[in-house]
Amino acid sequence: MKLTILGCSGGIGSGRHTTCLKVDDDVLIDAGTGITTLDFEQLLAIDHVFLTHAHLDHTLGLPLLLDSVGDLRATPLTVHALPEVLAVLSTHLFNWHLWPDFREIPSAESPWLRFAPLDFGEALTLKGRTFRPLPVNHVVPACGVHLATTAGSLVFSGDTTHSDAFVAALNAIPDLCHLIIDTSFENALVDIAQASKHHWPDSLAAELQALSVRPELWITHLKPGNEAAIMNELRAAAPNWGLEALMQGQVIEL
Ligand SMILES: Nc1ncnc2c1ncn2[C@@H]1O[C@@H]2COP(=O)(O)O[C@H]2[C@H]1O
Repeated sequence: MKLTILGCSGGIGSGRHTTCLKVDDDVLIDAGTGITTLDFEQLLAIDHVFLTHAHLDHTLGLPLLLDSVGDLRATPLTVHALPEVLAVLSTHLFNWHLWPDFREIPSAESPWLRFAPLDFGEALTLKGRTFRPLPVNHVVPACGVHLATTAGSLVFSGDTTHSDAFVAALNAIPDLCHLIIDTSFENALVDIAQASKHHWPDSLAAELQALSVRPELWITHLKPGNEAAIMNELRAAAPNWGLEALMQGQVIEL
């Protein structure tokens, strides 16, 4: 399994892209502005999109992707997400007002887009890669993703702040090789981190103390301009972890 980081920033500007991770050639986890780094052939190869939550910085590429390649696809693009997330997309995005409902285009019988609810406790296996939603703690319904392969596991937290349930889920994955986890704000911005339910360095450091597994640790969703300060505070708060900032363009192989 090859995970390519198309975007992993908490914002945009000076080449930064928001969250979009590509699994091999055919699956995306989230569809933020990182999707715009793909060429047309690569866009056409995407058959599945797994969404962690409905926030725009994780979904705005989806309607554009469908409009760009929908007519060339032989099968519908399938969006996998929590039922609550799909309900938000139905009501607020693919509603004929903000964007056409591609679940009915060109016809409801043969559409370009299909929604596939995936709830907690369920798993989806696509060509030997298993995707499982994990509980997290964000301002809107959201999940992390456990990506399991025969070579080991990777977890992507999506957007989250402290969650006992997430820690328990991580500790139950003995073959966890990589953990990609949110730390969006520096410690001085604890108020906005709490209001928007993201980690800040001190909260992540506390969370790490409860981990009984020892994955490689990658920090994602750093807010633009604050990346170095957040990483410096994290390294000071969690000196026993060799944590690194996840980088756009990076490839993680399992
Ligand atoms: N009170 C708030 N609640 C949620 N998000 C907020 C708030 N104030 C500012 N924000 C910003 O809005 C952003 C929405 O997307 P993010 O969760 O990536 O990060 C959030 C914050 O940067």
